[in-house]
Amino acid sequence: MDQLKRQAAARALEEVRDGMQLGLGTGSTAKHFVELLGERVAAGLKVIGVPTSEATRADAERCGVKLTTLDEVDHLDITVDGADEIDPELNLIKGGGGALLREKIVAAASDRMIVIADDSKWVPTLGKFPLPVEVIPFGLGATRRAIEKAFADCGVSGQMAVRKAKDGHVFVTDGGHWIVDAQLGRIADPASLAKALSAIPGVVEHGLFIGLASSAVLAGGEGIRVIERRKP
Ligand SMILES: O=C(CO)[C@H](O)[C@H](O)COP(=O)(O)O
Repeated sequence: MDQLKRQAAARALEEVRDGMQLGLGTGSTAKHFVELLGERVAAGLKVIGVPTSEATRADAERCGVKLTTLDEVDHLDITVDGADEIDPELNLIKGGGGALLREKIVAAASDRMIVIADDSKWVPTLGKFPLPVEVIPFGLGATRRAIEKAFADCGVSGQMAVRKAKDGHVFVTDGGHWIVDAQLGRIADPASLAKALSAIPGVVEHGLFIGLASSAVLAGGEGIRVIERRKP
């Protein structure tokens, strides 16, 4: 599996040109991309990156990739990031690693978002992977009730749980927020659900990435598939 992730990362790296400003994703697949990018930088490639998490910042620094912020550059050429699920419209569930907020800000500031994954992430319909919803701890009871109503309005339901870290304490995101993971099973209309969740005051962001990915690079036993998003 790890080999497939690295292959997908290597294929995405072929899109990177000298002088580009890059968004650097988070997770085990994105980490391969950062490492391979670091090798190209050591060989003379000139790029600058915006990391989507403190973990990726540390990886990029270790690999010698120069970093900047979205305050210092006015756009990014390409963001390369992983995903937890990818559907045929290239809608995504992201946030398994807890970095969905910065990932979405960075992807939205990019001309192109290339999603890299092993092909187990390819699904006919989103929802089997628990949907992460990043929330403000204050007023969580009210926010949870509003999320449940949004689910019901969009025809989905399922158990919700506040994410815990490995040490048993509540997982806190890089932005200081919490994550509620929702086991929905099947999300028939992810665009409507995304809109409904975005309208809830205590929700900072959610893991549905609608219309952001330009292409997906999927590595599987039979090779690499590159899928471009259909124009609306
Ligand atoms: O969204 C993410 C982090 O917030 C990751 O991209 C997603 O969880 C996939 O991770 P991995 O490449 O380790 O499977």
